[in-house]
Amino acid sequence: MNSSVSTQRFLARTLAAPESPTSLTETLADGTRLTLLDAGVLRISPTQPGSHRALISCGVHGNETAPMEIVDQLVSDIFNGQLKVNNELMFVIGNPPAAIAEQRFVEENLNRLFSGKHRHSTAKEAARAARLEALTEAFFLDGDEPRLHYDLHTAIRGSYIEKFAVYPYLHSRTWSESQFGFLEQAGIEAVLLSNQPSGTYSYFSSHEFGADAFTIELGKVRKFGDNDMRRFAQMTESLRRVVDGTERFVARRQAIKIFAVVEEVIKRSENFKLHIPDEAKNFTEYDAGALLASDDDYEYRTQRDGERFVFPITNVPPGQRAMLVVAPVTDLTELTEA
Ligand SMILES: O=C(O)CCC(=O)N[C@@H](CCC(=O)O)C(=O)O
Ligand SMILES: [Zn+2]
Repeated sequence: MNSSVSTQRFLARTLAAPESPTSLTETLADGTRLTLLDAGVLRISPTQPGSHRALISCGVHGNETAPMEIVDQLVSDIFNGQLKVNNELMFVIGNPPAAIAEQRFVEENLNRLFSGKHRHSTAKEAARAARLEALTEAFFLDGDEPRLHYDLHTAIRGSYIEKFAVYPYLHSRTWSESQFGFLEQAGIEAVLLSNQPSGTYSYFSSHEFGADAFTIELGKVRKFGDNDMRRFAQMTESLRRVVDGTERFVARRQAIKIFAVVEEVIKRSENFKLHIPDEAKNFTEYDAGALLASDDDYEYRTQRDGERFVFPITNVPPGQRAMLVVAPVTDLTELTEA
């Protein structure tokens, strides 16, 4: 493929050459430099450093198309001069071969292979996870601006809360009120506070580089061309402000709901069962005592009224996440003092 980056849309170019490690550089009229570092990895550098260094990723799951269409439009607007770049950026389309196959993944869930977990896998996605880790490290270590990572996803099931974010486990760090504010004005209705490390891309950026990093769920999985992009206008506008440096990151107005992850349900064996209806939506609420999941020597019953499930999935290998259970948090100090 010898066309320059600007002569083909980022997404089309990536899907046309999903595994070709390419390195192309192009400079826009205002001096902004664009470098294609690998299939689906585009670094964009303004002539002057900005207020933040932002990684915006999508397509970590190949069937989650709306986030890829959002990123494709952002990159296209940058190329054609409709969106000025004032922050150091890297755009990532995570799993191009899976996007071409219109599957969540080809051999293994890419979003469980970060933070070195790829070393224990021989799947195609393992090499991609290692490559994305290396490119992400180079990106974040190449400057000292505050680091951001928004990893854009869509969810398999319908949801009583359509747009929500997963806040990776922070260990000893505290949650950012200004990031709650950013997510709130971007149309995100809830944040799930993770309670343990994970192999996700957002946890990797958060834990390894101290980035304000989130997995952001924007709606439901749909095929390319079936997304109503008006539903993503608020998030798209917020990302445009991250790109052009006009985002102000102010504290939330308390509209965004906060949930704590109280249980990460792990599939232990092929006898694992979810005791929820196939069509039940994310954030379905239960009273205490409800049986949600069972396995050989395990069962999860809700511990208190108001618990809800998120991301239920049975067709995962033993040892992987099969569901999150969350509980509403009214006062964050409840958690910090716990
Ligand atoms: O809808 C589902 O079941 C999964 C949607 C999805 O891909 N969610 C992410 C969440 C990652 C995180 O917990 O930060 C995933 O499962 O990888
Ligand atoms: Zn996903």
